[in-house]
Amino acid sequence: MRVCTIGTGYVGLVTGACLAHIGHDVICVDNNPEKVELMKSGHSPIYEPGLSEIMKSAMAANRLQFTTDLGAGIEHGEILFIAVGTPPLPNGSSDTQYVEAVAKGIGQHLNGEYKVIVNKSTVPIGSGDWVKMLVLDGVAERTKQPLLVGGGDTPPPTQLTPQFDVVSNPEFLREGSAIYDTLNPDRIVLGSNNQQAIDLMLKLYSPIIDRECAEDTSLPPVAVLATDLGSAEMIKYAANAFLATKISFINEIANICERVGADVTQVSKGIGLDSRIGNKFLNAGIGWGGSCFPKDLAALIHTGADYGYDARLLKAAVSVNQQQRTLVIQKLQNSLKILKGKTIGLLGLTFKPDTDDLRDAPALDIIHILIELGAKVKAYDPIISPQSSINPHLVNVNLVSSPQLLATDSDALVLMTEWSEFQEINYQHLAGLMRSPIVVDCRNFLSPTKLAEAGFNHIGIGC
Ligand SMILES: NC(=O)C1=CN([C@@H]2O[C@H](COP(=O)(O)OP(=O)(O)OC[C@H]3O[C@@H](n4cnc5c(N)ncnc54)[C@H](O)[C@@H]3O)[C@@H](O)[C@H]2O)C=CC1
Ligand SMILES: O=C(O)[C@H]1O[C@H](OP(=O)(O)OP(=O)(O)OC[C@H]2O[C@@H](n3ccc(=O)[nH]c3=O)[C@H](O)[C@@H]2O)[C@H](O)[C@@H](O)[C@@H]1O
Repeated sequence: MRVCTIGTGYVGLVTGACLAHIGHDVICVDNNPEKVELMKSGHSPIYEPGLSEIMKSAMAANRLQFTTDLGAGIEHGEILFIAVGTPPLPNGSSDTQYVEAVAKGIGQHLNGEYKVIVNKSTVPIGSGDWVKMLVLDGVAERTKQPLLVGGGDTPPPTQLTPQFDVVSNPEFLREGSAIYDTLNPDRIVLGSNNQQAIDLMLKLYSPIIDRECAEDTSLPPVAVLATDLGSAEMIKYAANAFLATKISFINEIANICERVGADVTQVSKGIGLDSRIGNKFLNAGIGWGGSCFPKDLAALIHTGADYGYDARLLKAAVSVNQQQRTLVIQKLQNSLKILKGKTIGLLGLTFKPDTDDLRDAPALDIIHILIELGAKVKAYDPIISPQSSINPHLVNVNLVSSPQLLATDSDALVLMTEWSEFQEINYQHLAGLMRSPIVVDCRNFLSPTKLAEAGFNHIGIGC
């Protein structure tokens, strides 16, 4: 099928590349010309394991192209994905200006062919109908003519009538495993009031639904939920809110564990064995970050307030998370007392491993607080190179190129991100380089026994 994805970030580029990988003919559109030039040369602008490889093979097969020309993308696609960002506004609501620009742009370029417009971006409930309205506004701006509204249920169109339907198809991929998640999803959610649009989406995803591209092809087909637009939009927010609340829950338990002398890693294991609870998203630590959980919870709380509802549980999940981020400062103060003049080395900066994404990474908050308290901050991250100090959050950070350089003359290390290579470090050597061999392990990632043997004072979370 002919597909156009608009926005080539973590979602749009991965979606476009994966759809090309399973045999579709894809054009990816982005309004950032540097990004587009980079992708045209076969390079991914983001670090996502496996992405460059599938981009290159799909490009070699002539199934994946990149352009800044929205009109060309819309002309090409029978299915048009909107995958632009929806960052938070200061009041917590979602900034939908990029979706708005794209929806109007689509309207300005629609031809007579029936198109399915897919909201892949995470958008406030009600956005499906809003996008439809904006597309029609775009058409009206172009034609300056009164419109007949097209669509699967409507009477046969005249040649100039825009023919389209809007589908909400929320994205559940995780950064760091985005390719795997896209090709092997737990479920596909399709929100629309039009069967023709749903059928086209089912055809688009059929190789994924039928597990043709899964490593284990004997698995049952992927679950598909076809539902109304608003419920599909709410499923996205509810899923992220549930996962974030689950993490805040275990962090709250961790904080009680510390006080009573229990070990939260054992408690997680013990409760996770109950199949009603499950063992995932029960790792206590520094709390959740990244480009989605914080903004999506804020947006859902804001939506509740818009409709006169005080989302107390969600607010509590956010509040536990905010407090969790500062725990590490208390732990450092307990060990080092005054932080002014001390050098703290951060192992990892990104909000999780296997990504280069720094958006709302807990490390950025910690850097800010440490610098306010007069400490010097050094950092080593496998994917963030020392040249990245142009990132405004990192201007006062001494980015180094190895864990050894990080440890040298540091008063304490703080493990912020659980990059697997951090388990391979020779900690005995590191201990010898430090002023005081202390490590605050914000992910309970390192073996306390191994670290103690290496001469470290290992401080975990909730144990
Ligand atoms: N990052 C993630 O893991 C996930 C993100 N989402 C949602 O997907 C959406 C996109 O997120 P990301 O991919 O992380 O965003 P991103 O910020 O990485 O990428 C957005 C892209 O859209 C482009 N863009 C902006 N305006 C444009 C326009 N008018 N025309 C063409 N391109 C335009 C930007 O240049 C950028 O390349 C958001 O709503 C997010 O909440 C959903 C699931 C996972
Ligand atoms: O909407 C989105 O953008 C995506 O948000 C999350 O994916 P992502 O943010 O990439 O990463 P996660 O693996 O969910 O981790 C989020 C945060 O929670 C933290 N986390 C995760 C799991 C855990 O047990 N403990 C914990 O602290 C991570 O360190 C990270 O900071 C969801 O898992 C995806 O399903 C969703 O599509």
